[in-house]
Parts: sequence; structure tokens; C-alpha cells
Amino acid sequence: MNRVDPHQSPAAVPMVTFEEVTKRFGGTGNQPAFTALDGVSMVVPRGAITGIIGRSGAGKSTLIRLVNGLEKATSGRVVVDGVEVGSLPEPGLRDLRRQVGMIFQHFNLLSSRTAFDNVALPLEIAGMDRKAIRDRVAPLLDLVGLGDKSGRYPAELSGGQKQRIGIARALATEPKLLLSDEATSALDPETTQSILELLKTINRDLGLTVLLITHEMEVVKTIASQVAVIDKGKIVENGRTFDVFTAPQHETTRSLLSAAIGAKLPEWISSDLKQTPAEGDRALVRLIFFGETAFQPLTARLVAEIGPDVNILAGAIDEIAGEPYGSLVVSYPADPDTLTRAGDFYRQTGLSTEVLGYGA
Ligand SMILES: Nc1ncnc2c1ncn2[C@@H]1O[C@H](COP(=O)(O)OP(=O)(O)OP(=O)(O)O)[C@@H](O)[C@H]1O
Repeated sequence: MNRVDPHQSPAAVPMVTFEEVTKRFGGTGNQPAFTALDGVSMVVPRGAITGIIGRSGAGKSTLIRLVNGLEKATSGRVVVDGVEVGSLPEPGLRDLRRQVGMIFQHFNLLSSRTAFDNVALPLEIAGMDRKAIRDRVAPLLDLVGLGDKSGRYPAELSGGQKQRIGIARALATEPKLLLSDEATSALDPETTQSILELLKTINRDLGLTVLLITHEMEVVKTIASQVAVIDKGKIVENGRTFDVFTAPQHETTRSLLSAAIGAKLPEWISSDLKQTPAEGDRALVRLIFFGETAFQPLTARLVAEIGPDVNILAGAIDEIAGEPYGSLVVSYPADPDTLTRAGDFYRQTGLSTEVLGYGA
């Protein structure tokens, strides 16, 4: 078993490290192998909330299942708190799973057990006595705001309440890492926000590291300080959530972002855009502003610097990981003079821009 250098400070040791991880399925008989993860390397920092976002089939579930040993990497290493998961024998895996809690999209509660008994289940399996179980479960139900629902069955609880029970159950064995597999995908937006708030509180108050997978940008930008974007089994971008989403480099990140940030162009405009301008065309440009520029009188300055013929086509101001972020789609004549003035203005102000295309 690989252990970390004992002289390294604990805070510096990542909670999870993926090193060149590849996972293939199948490949027996005539069936070719399917590569679900392809050379994934990334670090999940201790104490943070890290999001992995990607479209359906990108490999998110496979990645998270490697962390608690439900899948084994075909090659590469997955290291959790200094221990390589792939090298663990069965008793070691059981121990690991006690230290890694998990919550699920469909809650996975046992319908025949009350809220209390669902939370108690992992403790019963671990052989804890009834009194100790009571002392552990009651405060957990209070922590998730359901101290008064301990005798209720899952069928008597709302979706959000069921997920709260799922969270309490995941915390029962006092894990150091919480894995969240699309935990809010089955919930309405308001309930999603309340569950995300609860996860934030748990992360802050218990110092619990959270690794969540989601296809929803809203989830990542609300609570994750770190993010990795996964596409066809590869991590295509990775870093501080604010940095990744204010300067997206990859097409997948851009499309996830523009769908979420609200400054989406109407289809009738975006479908007609050309890559190069023709005589008389207008340039359509997305301006991304954050930090100080988010609060400057941007539209007045655009008109003053670029010229009076600037149109605003779409816009939104939002928050990413607690920091203000805005997006404005503008159009102006694509003649050389105007384009030069616009370029100068963007350079002076440090505005991040993306030319969406040209049209009449
Ligand atoms: N046990 C398996 N056998 C064969 N192929 C698999 C297996 N598990 C996953 N895959 C394939 O690997 C790819 C990644 O699947 P995975 O479930 O990790 O994606 P995902 O990003 O979590 O998608 P979703 O959001 O739809 O759950 C998919 O094409 C899937 O069909």
C-alpha cells in the first residue's frame, strides 16, 4: 500500500489524487473495449468543495466510483488520503467506505425504515451499540434540520427531506470525504438551493471535503470553489471555479456556461452567424466582466469608446463561487475603424471578450 510522506504537512496532502487514470469497460470476445476515462489527472484539495461537471456519458459516475473502490482503474492510480484505492484488499475497502460518505440522486433510502433507522443503518453494520447509535443519530437529524421527523418513513417525506436524511446517513460514520452523485438533480430549484446551503454549512462547520459530480452548472457555480470539466472521459479544464468560468478555454465549458449564465442569444440570431464579416455586417461579441469591472458603468463607456451604434442583445449578472460575474452580448458595425476602437477599449479595460460571429 502506498502512503504519503509522513513529513509532509497534512493540509498539503490532497484528499484525492487521480494520476493518469484510465478506465475501460468490456473488450471481451468480439466487443471492442470502451474507454470511459482516458488519462485523468487531477487533485481534490482537502477541506474544499470540488465539482466535476460534464454532459451525460462524460465519465463522471465512473470517476467518482473509483474513489470508493466500487470500480477499479484499468491503469493509473487513485489515492484517497494517502492510500491507493486500487491496492486495498477487501477489509481495507470496507474501512475506506466508512471514511467516504456518499449521497445519491434518488436518495437510496430504505422504505421500510424510519428516518432515524436509515441514518442508523451504517452504524448498525459497523456494530455500534444502540445507546451510542442514539447519541450519534439524534444530533445528525438536528444538523440536517429534521430532528422532528425521526419517526417518519421515506414515503412521508418530501424529496428535499429525503436528501437531508441521505446526507445525515452519509455523515453517520464521521467520514472525511463526502461524495455527491447528482444529489440535487431530482429536486426543484428552491429545494436544490436549500440542499446546497446545507452542504456548504457541513463543509464549513465540519471541515468535510466534498467531491460532487453534476451536469448542472448552477450547482457548481453556487458551491464549488474548485471545478474540473470532463468531456468524453478527459478532464478538459480544471482550477478555481471563478477562474475556469470567467475565462473558459474549452468549447464544453463555454456551452455549459452560456446555458447557465442567462445571457443566451435567441436561436434566430445565433443560427445565422457567420465566421467572417461581409460588407455592412455587424460583429456580435460576448463581454465577460467580473471583479471591479462588474460595477463600472459599462454600457455608457461602450457607447463613448466604440461609437453610438452599439446594441445590447442579451445580458445577465450573476455570482460564481460567491464572486460577481456578468455577461453582455453586444453588436456593433464590423468595419475596420469600429473593430479597432473596440479592440483598444477591451485591452485598456481588461474585459474578457469572445467574438460570437458576424451578421446583418
Ligand atoms: N459497467 C459498464 N460497462 C460498460 N460501459 C460502461 C459501464 N459503466 C459506464 N459505462 C460507459 O462509460 C461512459 C461513462 O459513463 P458514466 O456513467 O461514468 O457517465 P456520466 O458522466 O456519469 O453520465 P450520466 O450523467 O448520464 O450518469 C458511458 O458511455 C457509459 O455507457
